[in-house]
Amino acid sequence: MEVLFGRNKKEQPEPVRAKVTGKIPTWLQGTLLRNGPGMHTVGETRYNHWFDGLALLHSFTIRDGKSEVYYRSRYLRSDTYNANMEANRIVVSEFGTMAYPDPSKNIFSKAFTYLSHTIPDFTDNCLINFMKCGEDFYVTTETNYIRKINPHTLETLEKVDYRKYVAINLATAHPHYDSAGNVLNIGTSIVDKGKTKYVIFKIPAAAPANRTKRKSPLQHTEVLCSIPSRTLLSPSYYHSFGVTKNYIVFLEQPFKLDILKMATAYIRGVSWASCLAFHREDKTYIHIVDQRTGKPVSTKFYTDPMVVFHHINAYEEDGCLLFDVIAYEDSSLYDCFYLDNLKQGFEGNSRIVPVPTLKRFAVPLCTDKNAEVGSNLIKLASTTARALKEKDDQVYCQPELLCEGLELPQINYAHNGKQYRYVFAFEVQRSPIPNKILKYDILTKSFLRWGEEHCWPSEPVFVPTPDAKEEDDGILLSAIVSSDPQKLPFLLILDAKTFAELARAYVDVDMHLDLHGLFIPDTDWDPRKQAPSQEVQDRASSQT
Ligand SMILES: CC1=C(/C=C/C(C)=C/C=C/C(C)=C/C=O)C(C)(C)CCC1
Ligand SMILES: [Fe+2]
Repeated sequence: MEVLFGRNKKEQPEPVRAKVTGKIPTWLQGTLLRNGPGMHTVGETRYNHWFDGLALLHSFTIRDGKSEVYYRSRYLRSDTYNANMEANRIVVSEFGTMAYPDPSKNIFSKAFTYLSHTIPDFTDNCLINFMKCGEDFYVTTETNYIRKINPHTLETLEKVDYRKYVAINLATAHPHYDSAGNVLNIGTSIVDKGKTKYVIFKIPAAAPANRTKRKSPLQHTEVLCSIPSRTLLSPSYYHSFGVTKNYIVFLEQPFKLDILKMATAYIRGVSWASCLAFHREDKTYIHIVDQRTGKPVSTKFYTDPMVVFHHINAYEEDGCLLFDVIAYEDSSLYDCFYLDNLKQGFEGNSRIVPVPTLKRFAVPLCTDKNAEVGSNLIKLASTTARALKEKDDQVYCQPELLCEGLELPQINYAHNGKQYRYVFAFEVQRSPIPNKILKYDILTKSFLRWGEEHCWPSEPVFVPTPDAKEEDDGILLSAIVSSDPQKLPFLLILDAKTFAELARAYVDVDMHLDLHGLFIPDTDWDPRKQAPSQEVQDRASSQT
């Protein structure tokens, strides 16, 4: 456990060349970026939860079709990281750890510090994912902050506060992209002008050119739709959402943030995580937003209480919208990731890990006002999911259960929002950390698996072949960490169609287990097109 989770990892900012075995396809050229927690203690202090760890970015660069692979890793120099390092202890609160800037000397200054933190400034420890925004790359977490990075060197660039561009306090770490490369995301605006709402926003792929200053696309962020939260002081927590060509799917689930608890968390000495609660007596509301009009579909769709972290995909078929998610019966997944619980799991006293279930939901896009109460509005042959008409324009959605035991789903993103067949993911067995990569074929309900003893794979990322004809024409990339000290970590390259192993790139480094990643093909990244940092832009504009 210590090797995999607890121990702080050493960064490797200078590229190291990997030892490649097997044959890397010559077309595969680019960089796999991955993000996740790498440091869990600072000085004498330690974080409580695995999601609290300081962001450690790492990358595998596959070069020139010559089977050359270079690895590097670098801690994100977030304001959080810098403040912690300067104090030599944890001074910024994270998901599962409340921290205090100053272990105050006297009661009055302590009270003052508490009061000034009633509305907290959240962390910029962006440890979850990456976002491509025009020519720029950012790392993401779930607060109002993102950090620009140099995807080539992994250096930290400016801190961006979403609130400068759109009124949100939280945003997902899982943005979507449309075919033009515009970013779509959703955030929560908490008690702003007396209202709490979910805000769907769009960042254009490119900002209109300006002669004096190259503006960031973020400055052109537009709000597509705002959905009022059902309650002012307890908005839902969500980790991702779904999109189709014309619609957005947002689940207002009964896993909620208690804003009053959050406002007093600092004074009570409890973490943000303790302000989240699952309400098993509530429903899950399904919001469908028409991207063309920016308006939610008026029918009130709902389903049983559940907790979803990852949406897999969504698509339209014959007047219906179908969406696939990984659902849990409650919110206990996040509890498994307390470092003490992870430790116990590895020592064999594992609490039962909740079972993730792949569920397919179907909602009718136009509901027949004359349909009888109790009738099923889904007439598709492709699914057993049902949408049952109830009184008062309400529709109860009953999902089709596709399979169980997978998490961190990935698809061929060219099929995002469209009909699709394959899910690439982790296999989740009894331990919180799964040990196989799998491919699930939704059509035949069959699996392909890759696993090896002591090998802990990361989320598999799909890269299509340049001339791909079929959905699974491509390769999968996964960073593999070994719990056997004799075995080096490596980048695994699998044929996504057959799961045949194509190559490994071993690196003699201290690699961490991570969360999410992004592959940047060389054709997508031109260092000369990188936007200058805000500082350089500001200098340039002050000279004009
Ligand atoms: C700091 C902070 C938060 C952080 C949440 C995080 C960091 C969640 C990570 C989730 C992951 C990694 C899920 C994987 O499936 C909240 C709760 C939004 C509330 C406000 C402050
Ligand atoms: Fe995620």
